[in-house]
Amino acid sequence: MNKKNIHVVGAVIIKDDKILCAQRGESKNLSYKWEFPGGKIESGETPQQALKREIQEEMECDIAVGEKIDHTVYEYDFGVVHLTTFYCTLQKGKPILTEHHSIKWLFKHELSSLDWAPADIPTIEKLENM
Ligand SMILES: Nc1nc2c([nH]c(=O)n2[C@H]2C[C@H](O)[C@@H](COP(=O)(O)OP(=O)(O)OP(=O)(O)O)O2)c(=O)[nH]1
Repeated sequence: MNKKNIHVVGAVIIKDDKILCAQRGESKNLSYKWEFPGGKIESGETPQQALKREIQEEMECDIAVGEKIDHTVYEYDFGVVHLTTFYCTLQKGKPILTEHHSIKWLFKHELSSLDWAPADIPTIEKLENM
Protein backbone atom coordinates (compact mmCIF):
# COMPACT_ATOMS: atom_id res chain seq x y z
CA MET A 1 0.00 0.00 0.00
CA ASN A 2 1.24 3.47 -0.83
CA LYS A 3 1.63 5.74 2.14
CA LYS A 4 -0.16 9.08 2.16
CA ASN A 5 1.82 12.17 1.21
CA ILE A 6 1.67 14.94 3.79
CA HIS A 7 2.80 18.41 2.68
CA VAL A 8 4.06 20.38 5.65
CA VAL A 9 5.65 23.80 6.18
CA GLY A 10 7.87 24.74 9.13
CA ALA A 11 8.80 28.24 10.34
CA VAL A 12 12.38 28.95 11.39
CA ILE A 13 11.58 32.08 13.39
CA ILE A 14 14.72 34.06 14.21
CA LYS A 15 14.86 36.75 16.87
CA ASP A 16 18.04 38.23 18.38
CA ASP A 17 20.06 35.46 16.65
CA LYS A 18 18.01 32.75 18.35
CA ILE A 19 15.72 30.24 16.71
CA LEU A 20 12.32 29.17 18.02
CA CYS A 21 12.11 25.41 18.64
CA ALA A 22 8.85 23.69 19.60
CA GLN A 23 8.30 20.32 21.26
CA ARG A 24 5.39 18.17 20.14
CA GLY A 25 2.81 17.08 22.68
CA GLU A 26 2.32 13.66 24.20
CA SER A 27 -0.83 12.73 22.26
CA LYS A 28 0.67 13.39 18.80
CA ASN A 29 2.64 11.19 16.48
CA LEU A 30 6.38 11.91 16.97
CA SER A 31 5.47 12.74 20.55
CA TYR A 32 8.00 14.91 22.41
CA LYS A 33 10.13 15.33 19.28
CA TRP A 34 11.23 18.87 18.49
CA GLU A 35 10.05 20.60 15.32
CA PHE A 36 9.59 23.99 13.74
CA PRO A 37 6.11 25.35 14.34
CA GLY A 38 3.85 25.02 11.31
CA GLY A 39 1.67 22.32 9.83
CA LYS A 40 -0.08 20.94 6.80
CA ILE A 41 -0.71 22.98 3.67
CA GLU A 42 -4.43 23.12 2.87
CA SER A 43 -5.75 22.99 -0.69
CA GLY A 44 -5.57 26.34 -2.46
CA GLU A 45 -2.92 27.71 -0.13
CA THR A 46 0.62 28.69 -1.01
CA PRO A 47 3.24 27.34 1.43
CA GLN A 48 3.74 30.88 2.72
CA GLN A 49 0.01 31.39 3.35
CA ALA A 50 -0.19 28.05 5.14
CA LEU A 51 2.72 28.99 7.38
CA LYS A 52 1.26 32.36 8.37
CA ARG A 53 -2.09 30.72 9.13
CA GLU A 54 -0.57 27.91 11.17
CA ILE A 55 1.55 30.27 13.27
CA GLN A 56 -1.47 32.47 13.94
CA GLU A 57 -3.47 29.42 15.02
CA GLU A 58 -0.72 27.70 17.03
CA MET A 59 1.19 30.57 18.54
CA GLU A 60 -1.14 33.55 18.26
CA CYS A 61 1.32 35.82 16.49
CA ASP A 62 1.98 37.20 13.00
CA ILE A 63 5.09 36.35 11.02
CA ALA A 64 6.72 37.50 7.81
CA VAL A 65 7.83 34.55 5.70
CA GLY A 66 11.21 34.94 3.97
CA GLU A 67 13.49 32.68 1.96
CA LYS A 68 13.13 28.95 1.74
CA ILE A 69 15.76 27.01 3.71
CA ASP A 70 15.24 23.40 2.72
CA HIS A 71 12.83 20.83 1.32
CA THR A 72 13.01 17.24 2.55
CA VAL A 73 10.98 14.11 2.01
CA TYR A 74 10.93 11.68 4.91
CA GLU A 75 9.03 8.40 5.14
CA TYR A 76 7.52 7.77 8.58
CA ASP A 77 5.32 4.79 9.48
CA PHE A 78 2.19 7.03 9.30
CA GLY A 79 3.01 8.62 5.92
CA VAL A 80 5.53 10.45 3.79
CA VAL A 81 6.17 13.98 5.04
CA HIS A 82 7.29 16.59 2.49
CA LEU A 83 8.66 19.33 4.72
CA THR A 84 9.62 22.79 3.48
CA THR A 85 11.20 25.19 5.95
CA PHE A 86 11.41 28.99 5.63
CA TYR A 87 13.23 31.79 7.41
CA CYS A 88 10.65 33.87 9.28
CA THR A 89 10.53 36.92 11.51
CA LEU A 90 7.98 38.03 14.07
CA GLN A 91 5.77 40.89 12.97
CA LYS A 92 3.21 41.22 15.70
CA GLY A 93 2.81 39.53 19.06
CA LYS A 94 4.98 37.04 20.84
CA PRO A 95 4.72 33.25 20.40
CA ILE A 96 2.35 31.72 22.92
CA LEU A 97 2.34 28.08 23.84
CA THR A 98 -1.02 26.60 22.83
CA GLU A 99 -0.60 23.10 21.49
CA HIS A 100 3.09 22.42 21.98
CA HIS A 101 4.51 20.75 25.08
CA SER A 102 7.22 23.41 25.35
CA ILE A 103 9.18 25.97 23.35
CA LYS A 104 12.80 27.12 23.51
CA TRP A 105 14.87 29.84 21.83
CA LEU A 106 18.30 28.45 20.93
CA PHE A 107 21.39 29.71 19.14
CA LYS A 108 22.06 27.77 15.95
CA HIS A 109 25.06 25.97 17.46
CA GLU A 110 22.78 24.67 20.25
CA LEU A 111 20.14 23.17 17.95
CA SER A 112 21.63 19.69 17.79
CA SER A 113 21.21 19.27 21.56
CA LEU A 114 17.48 18.60 20.98
CA ASP A 115 15.81 15.40 19.76
CA TRP A 116 14.41 16.61 16.41
CA ALA A 117 11.79 14.95 14.20
CA PRO A 118 13.88 13.12 11.58
CA ALA A 119 12.51 15.19 8.67
CA ASP A 120 14.05 18.28 10.29
CA ILE A 121 17.65 17.08 10.41
CA PRO A 122 18.70 18.50 6.99
CA THR A 123 17.35 21.93 7.99
CA ILE A 124 19.19 21.73 11.33
CA GLU A 125 22.42 20.90 9.51
CA LYS A 126 21.97 23.84 7.14
CA LEU A 127 21.29 26.23 10.01
CA GLU A 128 24.34 25.01 11.92
CA ASN A 129 26.57 25.63 8.91
CA MET A 130 25.00 28.96 8.01
N1 LIG B 1 4.84 21.41 11.97
C1 LIG B 1 5.83 20.57 11.73
N2 LIG B 1 5.55 19.26 11.46
C2 LIG B 1 6.59 18.45 11.24
C3 LIG B 1 7.94 18.91 11.29
N3 LIG B 1 8.75 17.84 11.05
C4 LIG B 1 7.96 16.76 10.84
O1 LIG B 1 8.33 15.62 10.61
N4 LIG B 1 6.63 17.13 10.97
C5 LIG B 1 5.49 16.22 10.81
C6 LIG B 1 4.70 16.00 12.06
C7 LIG B 1 3.28 15.77 11.56
O2 LIG B 1 3.15 14.42 11.22
C8 LIG B 1 3.23 16.62 10.31
C9 LIG B 1 2.65 17.98 10.56
O3 LIG B 1 1.33 17.89 10.75
P1 LIG B 1 0.55 18.86 11.75
O4 LIG B 1 1.48 19.57 12.66
O5 LIG B 1 -0.41 19.64 10.96
O6 LIG B 1 -0.33 17.81 12.47
P2 LIG B 1 -0.18 17.04 13.80
O7 LIG B 1 0.33 15.66 13.57
O8 LIG B 1 0.60 17.85 14.78
O9 LIG B 1 -1.65 16.98 14.29
P3 LIG B 1 -3.01 16.79 13.56
O10 LIG B 1 -3.43 18.16 13.14
O11 LIG B 1 -2.80 15.85 12.39
O12 LIG B 1 -3.83 16.21 14.64
O13 LIG B 1 4.59 16.77 9.87
C10 LIG B 1 8.19 20.27 11.56
O14 LIG B 1 9.35 20.75 11.65
N5 LIG B 1 7.11 21.06 11.79
